Amino acid sequence: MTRAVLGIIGGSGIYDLPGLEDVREETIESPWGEPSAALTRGVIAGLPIVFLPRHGKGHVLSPSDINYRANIDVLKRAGVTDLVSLSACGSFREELPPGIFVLVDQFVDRTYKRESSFFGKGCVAHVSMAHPVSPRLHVHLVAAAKAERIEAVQGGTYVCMEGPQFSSLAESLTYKAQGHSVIGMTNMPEAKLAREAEICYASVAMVTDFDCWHPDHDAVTVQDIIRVLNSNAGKAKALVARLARDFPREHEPCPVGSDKALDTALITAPEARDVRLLAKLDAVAGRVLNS
Ligand SMILES: CSC[C@H]1O[C@H](OP(=O)(O)O)[C@H](O)[C@@H]1O
Ligand SMILES: Nc1ncnc2[nH]cnc12
Repeated sequence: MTRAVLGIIGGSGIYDLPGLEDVREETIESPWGEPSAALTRGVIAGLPIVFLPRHGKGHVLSPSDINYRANIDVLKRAGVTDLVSLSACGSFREELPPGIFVLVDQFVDRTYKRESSFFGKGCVAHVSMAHPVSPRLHVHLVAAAKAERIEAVQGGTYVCMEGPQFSSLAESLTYKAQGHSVIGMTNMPEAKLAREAEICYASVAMVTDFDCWHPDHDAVTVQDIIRVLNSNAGKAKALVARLARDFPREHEPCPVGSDKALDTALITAPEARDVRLLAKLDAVAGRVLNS
């Protein structure tokens, strides 16, 4: 039996998590470098919660500057079993207007300037990303949104662009024509790294704008986004509080194997593995490397 620990990564506009009891800050060192901030630990209705603002306090980190590996590593060290990302995003669909939450189930990774794996020279691993979102976490988010009367759509594809500039009209029209739902700049490689760390992951993509494809809406501006962000953030916090109250206290085995992703992933022969890399993998891959 594994005790469930719920991790929350706050995106743009979400730099704290009110409603936690027994709150304390915890700084955890990572061999992967500096995480975005100290972790905030607390409890909601007895469930341990760990919160991390991905852009740092005061939003000082751009999407390309976030150390996603350090963030996931410290969350793993903090015992997080299930991780929810709260993210602002643009929409490619008329029926997904600003204010709506999309409980995405797929990602397209268009990033190119980020470290996207814990593994590499001296310890190679290939995890499956066929189903990047943990279905149990998704189901709990659907139920929490329903209970809080938050308008949330089940399923959708999140395109992760490098940024920090927003898309050109040609890019926006291309992603729309490809049938994708929303666009943001942060869920990759976060989702990939969570999978490598055997943490169940789900993302709440909170629509702030129509990107730039929409004939009735001008180009995206941060000012416009912030106006929607603030009301989205209030709903997101209510969603998390409900999710936590109703969340199983024991970690539920993941139907798509997120929590056992490394069972079938390592390919480097044990005698050929690099001991320095193995030392850095102590938290992320300790379960399989030490067995
Ligand atoms: C402030 S709008 C652009 C910014 O917002 C999103 O961040 P997050 O996913 O952390 O909410 C988007 O990905 C960009 O980083
Ligand atoms: N239109 C957009 N493109 C990329 N990231 C976003 N975050 C919020 N809106 C966005």
